[in-house]
Amino acid sequence: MVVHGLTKAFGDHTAVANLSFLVPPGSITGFLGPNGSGKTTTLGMLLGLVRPTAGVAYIDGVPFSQLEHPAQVVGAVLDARSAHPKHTAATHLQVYCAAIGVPDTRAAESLDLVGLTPAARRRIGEFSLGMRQRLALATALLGQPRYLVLDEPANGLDPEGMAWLRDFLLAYARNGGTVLISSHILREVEQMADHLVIISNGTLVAQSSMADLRNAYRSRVLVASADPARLATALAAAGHTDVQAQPDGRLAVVGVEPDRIAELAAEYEVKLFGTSVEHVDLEQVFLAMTTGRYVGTTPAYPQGQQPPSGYGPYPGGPPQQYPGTQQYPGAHPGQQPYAGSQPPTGPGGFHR
Ligand SMILES: Nc1ncnc2c1ncn2[C@@H]1O[C@H](COP(=O)(O)OP(=O)(O)OP(=O)(O)O)[C@@H](O)[C@H]1O
Repeated sequence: MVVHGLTKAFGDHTAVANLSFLVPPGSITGFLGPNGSGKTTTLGMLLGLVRPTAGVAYIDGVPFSQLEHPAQVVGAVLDARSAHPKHTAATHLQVYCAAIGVPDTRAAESLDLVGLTPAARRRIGEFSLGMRQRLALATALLGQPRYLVLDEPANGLDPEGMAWLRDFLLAYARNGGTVLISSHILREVEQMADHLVIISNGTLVAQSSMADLRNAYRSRVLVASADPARLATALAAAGHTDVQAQPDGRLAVVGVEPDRIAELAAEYEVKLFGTSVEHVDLEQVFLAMTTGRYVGTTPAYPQGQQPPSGYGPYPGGPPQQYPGTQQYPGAHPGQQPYAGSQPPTGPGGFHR
């Protein structure tokens, strides 16, 4: 699936502006943005339900309207509440089987796939929102599509339902399927997505593989020592060059366990005052990206892409520039957003 220059204006309000992104085949791509950022409108344009003001969207190389058997190419879950409340789950699916030209037997098979067989004869009006989400997914699966487009499918799912959906989509992608799943909560897709497209105010903020994002925002260890320069040398000699001097004199070290740092410090006779591990909360990163309040450099951008102005990875505000801040060779070009710092460890624990 490819979206290029997609734009949608409703009167004088531009809901989606010149949006371009790619959903890698075989991936589960999380389509993230705050409420009202234009996700549903974009998915509507991708699925031929909303006419773009400008731009194009392709599924399997062609616009949706040119797919010969659309239900056998792409299944969509857009509004789980749209099913008729008086219909039973089985009847609902049989109606759709007829509409898309697949055998009736697909209804029972799809119900089984989503674990709804016991509710086949129950009226949809009695279903919980979670059951409706499963039914909507069963409907999307009738044509055995290679692509799934899901708009906030986690709404109404309890944690067990979420875990089930995650496992289902992972298996679907493992079998060669491609998934585009929208959410306004990164945590909902974090454990299944291998690719992310993040929008805010209808424009692209970032697209990246999950691995690159995680790599760009790894946990780090802050080390207070008597001789930071010597400790940096010790680390570099051991091949650890992702080291940055902090304004307060500590070293920020990425990719090395505190115990190993302590070993190297001992070897080089550098006295340690304490270490603390800072973990990155990716949800914070996402919020920082989409609120646009933070300014800074971004390691999350794939090469060749420029971050939009106002974007930056500093949830705590723009990075402070201290005179004399020293950058060690091989260190990261910028700091990263760290949340949930653990208390310093070791004798004489170091405080900012
Ligand atoms: N048919 C419409 N007419 C006018 N404005 C619309 C229409 N559909 C969407 N919008 C507006 O476009 C913007 C984007 O809405 P959209 O539903 O695409 O966002 P979203 O990211 O899916 O949000 P949510 O998570 O709340 O569903 C919003 O400001 C919305 O009010």
